[in-house]
Amino acid sequence: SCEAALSKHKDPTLTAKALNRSSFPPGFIFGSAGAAYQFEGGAKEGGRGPSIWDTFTHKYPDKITDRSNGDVAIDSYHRYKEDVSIVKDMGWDAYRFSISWSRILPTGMLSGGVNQEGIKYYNNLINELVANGIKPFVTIFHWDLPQGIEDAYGGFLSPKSVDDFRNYAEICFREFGDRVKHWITLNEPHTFSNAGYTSGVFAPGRCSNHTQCNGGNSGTEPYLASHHQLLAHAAAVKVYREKFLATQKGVIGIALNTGFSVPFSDSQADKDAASRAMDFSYGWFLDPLTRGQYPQSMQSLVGNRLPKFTREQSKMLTGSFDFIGLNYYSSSYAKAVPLNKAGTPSYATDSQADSLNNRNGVPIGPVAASDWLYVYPKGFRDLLLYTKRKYKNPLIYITENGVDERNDPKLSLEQALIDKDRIKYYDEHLYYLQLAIKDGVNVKGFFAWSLFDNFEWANGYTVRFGIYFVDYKNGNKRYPKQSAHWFKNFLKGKSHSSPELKSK
Ligand SMILES: OC[C@@H]1[C@@H](O)[C@H](O)[C@@H](O)c2nnnn21
Repeated sequence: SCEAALSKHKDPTLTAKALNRSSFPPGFIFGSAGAAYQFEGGAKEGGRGPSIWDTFTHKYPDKITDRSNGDVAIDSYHRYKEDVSIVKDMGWDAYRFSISWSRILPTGMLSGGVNQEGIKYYNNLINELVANGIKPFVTIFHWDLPQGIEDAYGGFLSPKSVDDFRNYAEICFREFGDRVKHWITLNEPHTFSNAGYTSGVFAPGRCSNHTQCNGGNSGTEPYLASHHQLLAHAAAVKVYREKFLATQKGVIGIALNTGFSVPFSDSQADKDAASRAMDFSYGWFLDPLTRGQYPQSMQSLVGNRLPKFTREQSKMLTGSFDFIGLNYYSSSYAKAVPLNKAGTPSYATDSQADSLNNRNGVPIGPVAASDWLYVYPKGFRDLLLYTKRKYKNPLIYITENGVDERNDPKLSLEQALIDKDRIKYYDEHLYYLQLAIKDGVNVKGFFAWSLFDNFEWANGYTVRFGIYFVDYKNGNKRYPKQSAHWFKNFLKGKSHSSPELKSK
């Protein structure tokens, strides 16, 4: 058995058994994921207004590795029927996608009018999914904030964003809620705040270093952006529960991301640093969602730069989810570092915990194409057990998990479809996921990121996360990689492992 084999090996991944759907509880949902700005294209079609990612990629092309953008992306705006047929053919139960806020409200605000062509596009996509027996999991906000909102009042830096997001979410519930029963308000508020306002490597590209960024303050703006995202999330959940739940009977949650922070050494200082690192990346959101307050470590280390919730807001936030979406890719070591009092305050250093990918020259795991993605499957189970213990075992959907390879133009199409490392990655992560479920973690679904290669934000098209290859040089034609065949067998309940895994 797996357990017996485990006892023999230090690293259980050496004995990761090839799994299949029957290794998971009955009714467990398997899906694949994407997002509007990364998939759709049609950036100026169908009445869509500009988002901050349209602005960011066109105004600062040097911030994107290959100076590319999502104007066309993989053209799902025109090819959604083909995409849905691929989802169906693979045997996924569900498909996670996001709605482009500026396709529904071109300026982001009700005052700018509702774009009926946008409503029509998403009705067509949702109807296509439902007609094929596939559950739509819909993300309302996946970073593509309408430029109109950014221009009007600085987007999520302002409390005005709360009302506009709630109004937008209410349109989504009213127009699509008869068929959409799984709602995700926000995708990764942590990444949006950190990459958008601490380092400035993502839209809207703000940070303290004004030679690299178009303004900003890495010590205050990340906290404001997260504060208003949390309030916007809670306002949307309140509207859903008050106006739509009784008739639509869906569930609503939020997708959070974090790695698991492994103490760099056995010292108490590094163990405490790992705990702070988890607070600053995960507790930043889960503490307000479960008890209406930011983590104590953040309150004491960030001080008056950390916004405060009113009593009313704390109440609205506490329990404002039916499930937690969790995006897991990678983990890192946490090492205690004393605060450099001379430095300008920044979210990046407030936790006094450095996040390191290797210890004494040994990486925590093999690195993928993205420089932040170190493969550490054990961290998946550790993070799930941490969540169970610390946050009272909430219902969880794994809303993203995946790995990338370089986009190597020298490869032939045939070579480009060979992705054994992705098969190994999924075999190992699904192995640890079913162990966590056996440990009693309340996980009900898993979404692979991503179904297709797509626009990977600041990396543009230079890395590929897809289970399906997209031939950017030939009309964005879709081709199944080896991992697509592996997953198809997995979903059909056949055990199928790539030869290397057996040879361990
Ligand atoms: O980087 C790969 C993917 C992105 O493409 C998704 O848009 C984002 O939700 C995410 N979070 N962590 N990893 N990812």
